[in-house]
Amino acid sequence: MTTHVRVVGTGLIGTSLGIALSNKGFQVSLEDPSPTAVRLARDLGAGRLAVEGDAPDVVVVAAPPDVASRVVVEALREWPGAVVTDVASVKESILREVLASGADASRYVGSHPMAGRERSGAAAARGDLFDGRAWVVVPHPASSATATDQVTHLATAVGAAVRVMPAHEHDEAVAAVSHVPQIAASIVAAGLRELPESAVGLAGQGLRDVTRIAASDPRLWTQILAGNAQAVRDVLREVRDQVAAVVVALDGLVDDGGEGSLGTLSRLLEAGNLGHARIPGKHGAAPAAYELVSVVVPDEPGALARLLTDVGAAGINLEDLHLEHGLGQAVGIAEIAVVPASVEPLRAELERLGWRVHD
Ligand SMILES: NC(=O)C1=CN([C@@H]2O[C@H](COP(=O)(O)OP(=O)(O)OC[C@H]3O[C@@H](n4cnc5c(N)ncnc54)[C@H](O)[C@@H]3O)[C@@H](O)[C@H]2O)C=CC1
Ligand SMILES: O=C(O)C(=O)Cc1ccc(O)cc1
Repeated sequence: MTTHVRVVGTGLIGTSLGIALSNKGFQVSLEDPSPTAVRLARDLGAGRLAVEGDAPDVVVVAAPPDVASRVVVEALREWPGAVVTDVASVKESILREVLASGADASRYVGSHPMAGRERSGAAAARGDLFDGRAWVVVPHPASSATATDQVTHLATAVGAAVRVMPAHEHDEAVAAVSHVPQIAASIVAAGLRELPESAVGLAGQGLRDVTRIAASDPRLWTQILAGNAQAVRDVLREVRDQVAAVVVALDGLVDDGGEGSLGTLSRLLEAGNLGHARIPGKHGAAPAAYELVSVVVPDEPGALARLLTDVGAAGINLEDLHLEHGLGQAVGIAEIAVVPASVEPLRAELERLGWRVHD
């Protein structure tokens, strides 16, 4: 029998999920207080509009965090036979409110796809958003095994890798891997506001990498941070202590030659290398150890295509590609990621063909 999934809240996540589930043959019905949002989701292939008398097997609440528990409770009461989950970025406060409501919480299991974008709304939805990403499933002592299984089934169907953990453990983990990174990106980006154009114009890929998520929706993120205040505060205190230690080291260099300062800086940067190396690849794979070959690409039609053809003709597998291109510059730098064994053969072949290659 086809599983009927009701998506309540058809923004970025709800619409992406609707598209992904529809592609997998689920029956998806859509609901949102915004008539425009729900029609756009329908038009993007996320499912059909909800109708009176629908009896979903599973309800996914993809509404903003501050209304999620209320919408979950309403769904538990409206559909006494349905499993209900939500996808909000915080879990413990929502679970607490659902339990306190007196609704049948045995059919509620929280969840959180660790996939998203820095844009909101149905228009930004992608059917492949969850592919290869972690999806946390958050049962609680009173939830049924059936509810956990149903939610796991949905997440797996859209290509995600399920991790089961209790709400408090989830909230502590995402404080470190998602919520504090958002604050860090916002702080760095906020510092750019008053910079002269001549300085902002020098921005390279590093700044773009560090600040991409600073473009995220402030209303959503205010709710996320408020919903996980304690865990975020604890991680941020650690960050504050680290920043303070760096400032002391730099004070030392500025004021008195700074004995020990270089050691402090170097230890921080090495610790960063170690932490960075732990970030898993897609599908939870071990971090890929690729090396970069940087090639100067003239700003002329077809130059990048020619480079990619030359890489392919050299028989070398291109694992990733970044193009660095400052405004008004006559050349860009293509950073080609390859396995370490391919670095030297690629460099030699590209140089033979006349490309300028850098470390
Ligand atoms: N944006 C992201 O990258 C991620 C977001 N999440 C979580 O997913 C949930 C949705 O986030 P987005 O899709 O990014 O937000 P969004 O702003 O794109 O969409 C939210 C949708 O919920 C609707 N909505 C508002 N009040 C509602 C209510 N009372 N009942 C039903 N729907 C209501 C809005 O009209 C809107 O269409 C949030 O709880 C967020 O924490 C989870 C993972 C990633
Ligand atoms: O844009 C990105 O890279 C994200 O990591 C988005 C994101 C935002 C909120 C979440 O709860 C989970 C993921």
